[in-house]
Parts: sequence; C-alpha cells; structure tokens
Amino acid sequence: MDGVMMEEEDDCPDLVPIETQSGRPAEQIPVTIITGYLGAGKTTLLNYILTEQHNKRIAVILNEFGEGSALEKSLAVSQAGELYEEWLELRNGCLCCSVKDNGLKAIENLMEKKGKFDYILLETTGLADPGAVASMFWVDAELGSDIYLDGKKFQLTEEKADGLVNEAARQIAVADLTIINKTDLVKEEELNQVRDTVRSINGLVKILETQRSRVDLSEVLDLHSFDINTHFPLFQDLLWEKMFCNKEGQPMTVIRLKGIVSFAGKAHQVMLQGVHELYELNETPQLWEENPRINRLVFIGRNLDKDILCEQFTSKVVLDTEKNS
Ligand SMILES: Nc1nc2c(ncn2[C@@H]2O[C@H](COP(=O)(O)OP(=O)(O)OP(=O)(O)O)[C@@H](O)[C@H]2O)c(=O)[nH]1
Ligand SMILES: [Zn+2]
Repeated sequence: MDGVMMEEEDDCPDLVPIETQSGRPAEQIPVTIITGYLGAGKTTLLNYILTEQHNKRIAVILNEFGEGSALEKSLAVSQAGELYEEWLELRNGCLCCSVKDNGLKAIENLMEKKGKFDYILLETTGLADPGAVASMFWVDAELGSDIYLDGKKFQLTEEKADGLVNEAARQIAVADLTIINKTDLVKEEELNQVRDTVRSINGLVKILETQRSRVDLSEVLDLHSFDINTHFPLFQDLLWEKMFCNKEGQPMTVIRLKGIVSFAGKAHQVMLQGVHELYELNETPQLWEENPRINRLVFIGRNLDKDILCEQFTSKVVLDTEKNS
C-alpha cells in the first residue's frame, strides 16, 4: 500500500495521497449511517446504490470488523455509476474507536482531495453502538441521517440471550429509516411480526421492505428530507436562526415549546417538545380515531406573536391538502 500513512493511535485516518485541489473549503454534506446486524445486507445495499444511476457523487466508507488486522478499508467513490477504488486507512476497523473523534476530519480531508460529494454513506458493523457513531455527526448540524438495515426476524427476537437485541433496538431507536431486508426468506406472518417489533421500538421510523436491498433510491438518498427540520422548518428558523420578529420588529425568543401535532397517515398523535433551541417529536400511544385532527402548539417566550406564528406554521408545515379542510 504505497503512500498510506500509519499515524499515532488517535490520529485521523488518512487517505492515500492523490492529486489535491488545495484550498478548497470543506462544505457540509449529508451523511447517512447504515447499521445492521452481521450479514443483514448492508454491503449489498451500498453496492446497489453505487451502481444504480442517480447522478449523485457518493462517497462510501466501509467500516466493518475485518478478520485479523484488516486495517485498510476500501473506499469507493462513485460517479455516474463508475466505481473508483481508493484506500482509506482506519485505525483498527472498529468504527466507534477509529472514526469517532476524527471521522469528520477524515471526511473533510477526503473532500479536500476529491472535491465535494453529494452524499457520504457510512457502513458500520452490526455491533457498533449507533449512538456513538451518530453523535460524531450530530455535532455538525446538517449531517446525520440513519438507516437501520434489518436482516431477518431472528435477528431481533432470537438473539436476546447475548444482548445483541439491545444493539438492534438501539439502532432502530435512532434510525430515520429501517430497511427490513431478505423478505424472500420469511413468511408473511413473520414479516408482520418484524414490522410490529420495529414499530414498537420506534413509532416514527419509516420502514421499507426489500429483497437484495433493492430500494427506491429516492427514499434512501433523500432521507434527510424526513428529519424534523424538514417537517418543521418553522422551528429551525424560529429557534435557531431567530428569524421571526413580532409586529414591533423585535425578535421572538422561545424558552419552552409543547404541542400535539397530526401527521398525515399516522394514526397516533405526535407530541412536540422544545426546550430553548432543542426540540423533538415523539409518537404518543393516543390514537386520533374519530377525534378531529388538529395541531395545537403552546409557546412560552419573549416577543411572541400568535398571528405570525400561526401564519408561519400554516404556510410552512401544514400540508396543502389539510389547509383546505
Ligand atoms: N436471500 C437473500 N439474501 C440476501 C439478500 N440481501 C443480501 N443477501 C445476501 O446476504 C449475504 C450478506 O450480505 P451483505 O450485503 O454482505 O451483508 P452485510 O450486512 O454487509 O454483512 P456484514 O458487513 O458482514 O455485516 C450475501 O450473501 C448477500 O448476497 C436478500 O434480500 N435475500
Ligand atoms: Zn458488509
């Protein structure tokens, strides 16, 4: 491996030197973390994404537990379906340890050398703690979508004894999208059970079912579009950017935010909680049933103007179809 640099224990994974375009600032790009049990079909998914036509420039970082001392991990860069292979040197093959603190730097280096990517897909081992992996991206506001790729039913239900179920549950809990793969190997009722289990762990996660990880790419690559900021651009602008002013021109400040919101196609009521700049959505056990679907939000803060907030919420968050009804 000519040119690969082995650095000290905690140094950033470094790439084989190639022609650099120095001075190019690293721009933010979405990172999708793909976790899943051993053999669930993560690499199959990556290969599928890389070879499909999508007109996106995608960097893939494979970070599997290799046999022996497999420190060199393959890095494939796809452009228009063509694969280019380079080598990314990771410390020890374990994502939590090797990439955790330096992952962003490694990606910045990569972009400095190869130009901007549209996407980074990061495959982690099924044993990785998704929280640790994801937290390195969450530092960076724009980054961080998760896919959790499931294998078969037994991975969730029959592995309880050795605790792996906890990893699976945690992966699902933080996922934006769960792919239940290998549906060709299970019966309909088993598939239903897996779906129910996933749903019980994460009421909001989007679930796709696949064979050979063949997904509709728009559902995977545009995953960031499901995140809370896209559901509620109002809150990003209001809480983070402090973009809204009251009628006197004073900027609104929110200290506390609570609400019940209705998602199209969701049977359960969803609770919105915000404290200062942080906010989250959680599905509640409460069904809408025959109750009229409403969105009710309570804001506590300074310089708040109900009319302006209402208008913003309606124009930016509420679906067109619902506005009229
Ligand atoms: N029957 C069946 N086999 C599949 C399917 N998807 C993937 N496989 C096979 O499952 C095996 C493992 O797939 P990989 O994509 O390597 O799984 P992985 O999650 O990357 O595996 P690790 O990185 O080792 O954890 C391969 O032999 C795939 O061909 C599927 O939908 N059905
Ligand atoms: Zn793999």
